[in-house]
Amino acid sequence: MTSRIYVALDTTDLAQAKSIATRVRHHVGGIKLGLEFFCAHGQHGVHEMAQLGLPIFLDLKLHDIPNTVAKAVRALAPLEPAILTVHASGGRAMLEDAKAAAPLNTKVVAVTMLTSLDASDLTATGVQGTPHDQVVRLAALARESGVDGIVCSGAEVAAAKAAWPKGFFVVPGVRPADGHHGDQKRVVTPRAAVDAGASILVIGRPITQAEDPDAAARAISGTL
Ligand SMILES: O=C(O)c1cc(=O)[nH]c(=O)n1[C@@H]1O[C@H](COP(=O)(O)O)[C@@H](O)[C@H]1O
Repeated sequence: MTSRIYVALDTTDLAQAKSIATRVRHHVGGIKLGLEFFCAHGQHGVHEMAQLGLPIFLDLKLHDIPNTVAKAVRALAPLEPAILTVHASGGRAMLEDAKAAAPLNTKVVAVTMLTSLDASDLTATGVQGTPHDQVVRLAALARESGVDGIVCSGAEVAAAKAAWPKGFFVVPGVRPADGHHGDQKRVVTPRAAVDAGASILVIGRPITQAEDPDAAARAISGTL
């Protein structure tokens, strides 16, 4: 079975991104390129990485008025990413228009509440309720708007999936039991995320910052 792990290559160094992807390729199902990589290397960099033959998850977390997001998605269409992110809080029209503008084979997934935030951060942004409430609310909005799934933490994925059995659930903020959390606040282990219903896991630093990224990816795969 294809690995559920997408390795997050958060670097501005193209050679390093290629080197890590090449080393871990047999233990991951795809590679995730995000803002750091894309701001440095743009579409050219994505093309270069696509040559490795792994599915590409383009994580740009688009969030703007519907017209702007739809046009940005259309501008990205030649890259034909397997997965593309937008922010759920952009609202229903933005989500509908992003999905309509995306290539047929691209899964558009809506980021609900960043895994770097906790309950007090949510309150500070003026949102009522718990992280769980917020994720379930935004998951319903995403489902109604016709996108393919959501991004949430492993703590909410079971509830979100219960309400949307056919949804595609991306879980970042994943750490091995003894892993360093860094800036992530809503964290679960890879195994717990899969058991709770994650379709794929996004894992960056536990693999990319390891002394031996290949061994780290293999060890995490072994727990799934
Ligand atoms: O959309 C994402 O991928 C994402 C959403 C989220 O809520 N939290 C989150 O950490 N991410 C991304 O997942 C990756 C996590 O990286 P590590 O914390 O190094 O494993 C980063 O590339 C983040 O941009």
